[in-house]
Amino acid sequence: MTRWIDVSQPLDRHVTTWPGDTPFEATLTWNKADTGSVNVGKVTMSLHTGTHVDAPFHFDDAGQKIIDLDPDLYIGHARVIYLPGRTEITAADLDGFELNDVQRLIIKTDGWIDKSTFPETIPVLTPSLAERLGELGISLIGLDLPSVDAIDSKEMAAHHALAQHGVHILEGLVLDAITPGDYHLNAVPLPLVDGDGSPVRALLRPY
Ligand SMILES: N[C@@H](CC(=O)c1ccccc1NC=O)C(=O)O
Ligand SMILES: [Zn+2]
Ligand SMILES: [Zn+2]
Repeated sequence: MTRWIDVSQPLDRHVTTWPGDTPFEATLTWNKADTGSVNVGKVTMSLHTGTHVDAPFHFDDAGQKIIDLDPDLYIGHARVIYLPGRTEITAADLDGFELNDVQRLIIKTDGWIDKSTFPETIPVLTPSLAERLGELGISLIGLDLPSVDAIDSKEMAAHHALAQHGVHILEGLVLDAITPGDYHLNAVPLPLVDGDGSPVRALLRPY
């Protein structure tokens, strides 16, 4: 019996995509009835679909690609904190939390509850938060949101500020069943050599 809690969005035709981006499609290239031997599937999808990590190359042509990222970023202790009802999440929102021994921080914002529709507005992370995370030595931020910037952002200020302070990004988590506290996280990306992002199976287990 697994103690892991799945905090990923299921990947099927219901998963939402960024406006205008490639829809998710999974089909069988061959099926067992025809081949007599095997079913063989294929998927078409944006790498920023559902629960996924961003590589710095997503917003910086000179940035690291998925294969360059240390898997340890996505495996190990993570703390979940709850910051609902915000339009922005700032450094001041972390006041009162003891985060000195935290390397991976997950923020449950409740800013995207109905995952069957893509949100029009979401809470955004401010550059001040990125700086604070860097000072705390946090190297991964995870969120229940499809982006750390506004949906209509072209500057991608939060993505850039996080990268500048050494903080990597995990987006699209499903945290409905998760209460704040300490967990083991496992959310390793695929070995995509040129990936600007990667879908992940994100799992949490009480620490
Ligand atoms: N920042 C979002 C994705 C994103 O910005 C995006 C994804 C697909 C197509 C366009 C996008 N942004 C365009 O300005 C993410 O990291 O998943
Ligand atoms: Zn992304
Ligand atoms: Zn992103």
